Amino acid sequence: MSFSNEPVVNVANATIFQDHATVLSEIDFQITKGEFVYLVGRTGSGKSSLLKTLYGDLPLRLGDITVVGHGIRDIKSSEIPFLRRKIGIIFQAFELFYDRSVAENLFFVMKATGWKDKAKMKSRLAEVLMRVGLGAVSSKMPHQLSGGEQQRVVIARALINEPQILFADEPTGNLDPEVSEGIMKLFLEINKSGTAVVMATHNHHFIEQFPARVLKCENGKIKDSSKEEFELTGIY
Ligand SMILES: Nc1ncnc2c1ncn2[C@@H]1O[C@H](COP(=O)(O)OP(=O)(O)OP(=O)(O)O)[C@@H](O)[C@H]1O
Repeated sequence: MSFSNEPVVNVANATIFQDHATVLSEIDFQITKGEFVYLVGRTGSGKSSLLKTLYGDLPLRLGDITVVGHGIRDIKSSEIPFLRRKIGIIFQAFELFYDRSVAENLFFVMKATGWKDKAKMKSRLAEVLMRVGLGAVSSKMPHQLSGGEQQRVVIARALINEPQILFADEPTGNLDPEVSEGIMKLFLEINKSGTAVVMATHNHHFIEQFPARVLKCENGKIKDSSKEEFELTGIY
């Protein structure tokens, strides 16, 4: 049972590992419903490793993490699809199927997450594409779309099951500045409607232009702008 005031993410004294190496240790933070959080830090500081742990791609061996009501420590592989249905994941590399149309890419995820009714699938497809500002692209192949449009398709795909939180790992890393800003604004819009967002980014302009809470990976720990002040310069 989940209650509306429960945090969407709760991290308690967790250590993040890659193989046997400790990447981040003694980390504690919570993310509440509808929050927007930037995740920053130098290359190799642990942003992706933390995100992977949160969405169940990297095992949590020390400490406790709960994401949308699922305990991540020792999570069974059979439980991971249920976790993934309540979250959205967006990477820098778009990771679409390039031999399938936009519609087929989205239907693939719907089928994998239990959608069966064709009419409902079609109307959800139209809804999520509209949500990300894409019109008549459903029959197009991904390569017929610009990089920004492809990333919008990926965001639409992540929105299919109305996730409580989006984890985005440098979602604008492959895009030029103008297109990146459009994608950033789309994340803010989605966030305004109540979906929490955690976005790993090297783009400090976003943080200046659209200030929000910042978690900074540094020297194996996490600093939290909601608890302490720290310099944002020199981290990119
Ligand atoms: N698959 C892996 N196996 C072993 N070590 C890894 C693996 N992926 C990352 N690492 C190591 O874990 C540490 C943290 O890397 P991570 O990718 O989480 O950093 P990051 O902050 O996301 O970096 P970037 O900004 O470049 O994406 C680094 O020392 C990296 O070399």
